Amino acid sequence: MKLAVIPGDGIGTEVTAEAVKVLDAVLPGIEKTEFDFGAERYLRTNDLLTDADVAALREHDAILLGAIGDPRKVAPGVLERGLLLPLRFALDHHVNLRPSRLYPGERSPLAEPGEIDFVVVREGTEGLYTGNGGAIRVGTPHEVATETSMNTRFGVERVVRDAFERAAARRNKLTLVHKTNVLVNGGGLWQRTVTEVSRDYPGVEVDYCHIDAAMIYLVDNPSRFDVIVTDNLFGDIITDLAGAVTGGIGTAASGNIDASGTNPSMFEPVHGSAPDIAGQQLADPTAAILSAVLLLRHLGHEAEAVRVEDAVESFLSNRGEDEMSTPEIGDAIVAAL
Ligand SMILES: NC(=O)C1=CN([C@@H]2O[C@H](COP(=O)(O)OP(=O)(O)OC[C@H]3O[C@@H](n4cnc5c(N)ncnc54)[C@H](O)[C@@H]3O)[C@@H](O)[C@H]2O)C=CC1
Ligand SMILES: CC(C)CC(=O)C(=O)O
Ligand SMILES: [Mg+2]
Repeated sequence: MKLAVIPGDGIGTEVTAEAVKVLDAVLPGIEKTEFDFGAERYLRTNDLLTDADVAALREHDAILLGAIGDPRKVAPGVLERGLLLPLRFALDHHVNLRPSRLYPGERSPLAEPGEIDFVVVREGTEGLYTGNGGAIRVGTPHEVATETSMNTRFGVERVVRDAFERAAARRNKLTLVHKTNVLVNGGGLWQRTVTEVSRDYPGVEVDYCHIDAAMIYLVDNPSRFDVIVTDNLFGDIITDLAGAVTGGIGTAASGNIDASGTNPSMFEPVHGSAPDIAGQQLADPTAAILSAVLLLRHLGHEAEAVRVEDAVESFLSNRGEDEMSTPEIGDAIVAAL
């Protein structure tokens, strides 16, 4: 396997080291190339994401990423809009896959969490994140700022089909989350697409929630969800809350997938670079390690994926109350393999 590794910024470097440690333990011989994308390189060279970077990444089977963005060093938005999102767009990562599961032994802040096991299929290349919009008269009392959500039939349909496939392979329930009562243009396209594609999946029950109500259900009754399909912004927000109710953001994994298989897919924790705890080895690397599980599974290494997932589960069930450092958690998971 040829693996591109982008540790990135803040705790991205700390948690990625642990995910690599686990990958090396379970699948010896992985050929790794490290890419130094992020704040430091940007400050040194002014490079965000170059054509040569994208070409080099395309030479790999998959990408493991930590986190991009560091507001302590670079203004908010520069690296996110100039590097992280262009990476996802250039490699056509249209399926942003974010599973949420409350593993046995994990602590949820919910009093009665019940069984939580759902997958968010977030559209990854469109919506409000494409950079459509602008600002005029900036800094004056007459400033006007716009961001426009871009939704194409092509983009919506391919991710909706992917979500139906996943629902058909799971518990046969798909929930569209949107805000069709207000966002009538994009929402209308999403709703019609789900209704039309559902005809090809008669065994899948289709549900709909407005985004605001979905936040209630995620806390009150998360078991109602199996597969959630939604746009780029809503999916971003839902999955931080989903992480928080399933043992913490430090355990939430994700995959940015080009389902056509043309480009390498990229696996990363749901969380960001956490500047508040960076540099102290306090971050939980479980999300990065579970992202490596998604990577292994995506590349067909199912046995290795199961081994790591079992090791994580065993670690979570047996961990005590003591605080553990980032490498201590990585080592404990390697030991549990
Ligand atoms: N995919 C990516 O590369 C992402 C990048 N970001 C960027 O990261 C930077 C920081 O963003 P924030 O809004 O602070 O979100 P964040 O996810 O980095 O942190 C939010 C909170 O969660 C905690 N946290 C995050 N990961 C943790 C872990 N593994 N273990 C324990 N605690 C953890 C942090 O300490 C913080 O209190 C920003 O520049 C943002 O744009 C944010 C989200 C995703
Ligand atoms: C910084 C954002 C563009 C990324 C993010 O928060 C996410 O993908 O979850
Ligand atoms: Mg996010």
